[in-house]
Amino acid sequence: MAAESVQRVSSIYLSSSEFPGIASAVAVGAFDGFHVGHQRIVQELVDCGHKASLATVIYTFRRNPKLTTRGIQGLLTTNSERVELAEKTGVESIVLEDFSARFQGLPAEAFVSEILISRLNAGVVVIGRDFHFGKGRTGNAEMMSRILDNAGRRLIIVAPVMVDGEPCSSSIIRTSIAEGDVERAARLLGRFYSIEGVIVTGNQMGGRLGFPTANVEVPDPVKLLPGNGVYAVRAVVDGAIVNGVCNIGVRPTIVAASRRTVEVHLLDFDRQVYGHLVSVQFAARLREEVHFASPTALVKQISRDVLRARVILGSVGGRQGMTK
Ligand SMILES: Cc1cc2nc3c(=O)[nH]c(=O)nc-3n(C[C@H](O)[C@H](O)[C@H](O)COP(=O)(O)O)c2cc1C
Ligand SMILES: Nc1ncnc2c1ncn2[C@@H]1O[C@H](COP(=O)(O)OP(=O)(O)O)[C@@H](O)[C@H]1O
Repeated sequence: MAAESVQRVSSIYLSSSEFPGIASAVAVGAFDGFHVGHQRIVQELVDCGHKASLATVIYTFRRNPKLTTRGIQGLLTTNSERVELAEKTGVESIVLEDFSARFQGLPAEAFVSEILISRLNAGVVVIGRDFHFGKGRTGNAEMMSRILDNAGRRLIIVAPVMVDGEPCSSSIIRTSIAEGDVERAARLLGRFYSIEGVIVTGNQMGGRLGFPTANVEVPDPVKLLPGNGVYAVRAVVDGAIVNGVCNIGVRPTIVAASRRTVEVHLLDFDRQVYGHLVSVQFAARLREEVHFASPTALVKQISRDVLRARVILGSVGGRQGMTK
């Protein structure tokens, strides 16, 4: 998205009932990941909102519906990440509706007439072709189009964006992340997958091994972590962008524990950063986490990981949109 279109979301509404009822153009969806397909929908929203002088609104849920109804293991984006990504598109408002039991019982027709037409005063609605909504997910694009038409409103249906020969979808990205395929995830997201957390103390072994690691505690329990393994990463710490290598796993060589940790060794860096916020962007998977026969063997392998990461991160350095 062009830098000149960047502006702040002026309003965040925690319920559609808070929306002031001005004439609007609304994009509806769960938008987990804010992937290239979502970005196309929101681009369409911004374009038609501007042309028709309508307030542009992203309508989504505070908690991804699939988390409640379909037992998925985690989400690609937290609420604040989705707001931050929405901000970059030039959209004016975002509604983060509570996906409450009452809301889940709302029939599809009522969702269109009560929420989109009455509360949001939508003159135009934008959705992806496969969007389903309402109680039991019985509502589809055709039904929404009919109801909006009857009320003198318009529906724009955006065709799926194809990546690697298949329609981009949040569930494919969630599977890729869980399997550690961060390169595929990046192609579908249009940016590196990232996590954010606070740097906490570990068991003080890293420094002694010659590779101090910033142990990252991710506060949101629903945020998906890439599968166990070693990754080339780009970190943002104290406003600086630093290359690094990251291990996610249980560190079988060092500790007999099953708790997963995320730790990053930052390249060419030697500052104390306990308690600081760090964002970690996953550029490439280097290998699986392994149980080494000795700490010396582990250290040798980490040295090789660092060399590979330098090559990989050197070559992605100029790729716009991949650095934040
Ligand atoms: C790039 C990298 C790769 C790693 N790979 C492994 C691994 O394959 N197996 C393993 O047991 N630990 C691995 N570790 C974790 C180290 O065991 C860990 O950094 C060390 O125990 C220090 O932990 P501390 O920060 O809690 O002191 C890796 C760490 C890094 C930074
Ligand atoms: N290159 C570096 N990469 C990561 N952390 C570093 C680096 N240099 C210094 N540090 C600091 O050292 C700490 C990690 O040291 P380490 O011995 O691994 O202890 P811990 O077990 O507490 O993580 C980090 O949290 C950070 O504050």
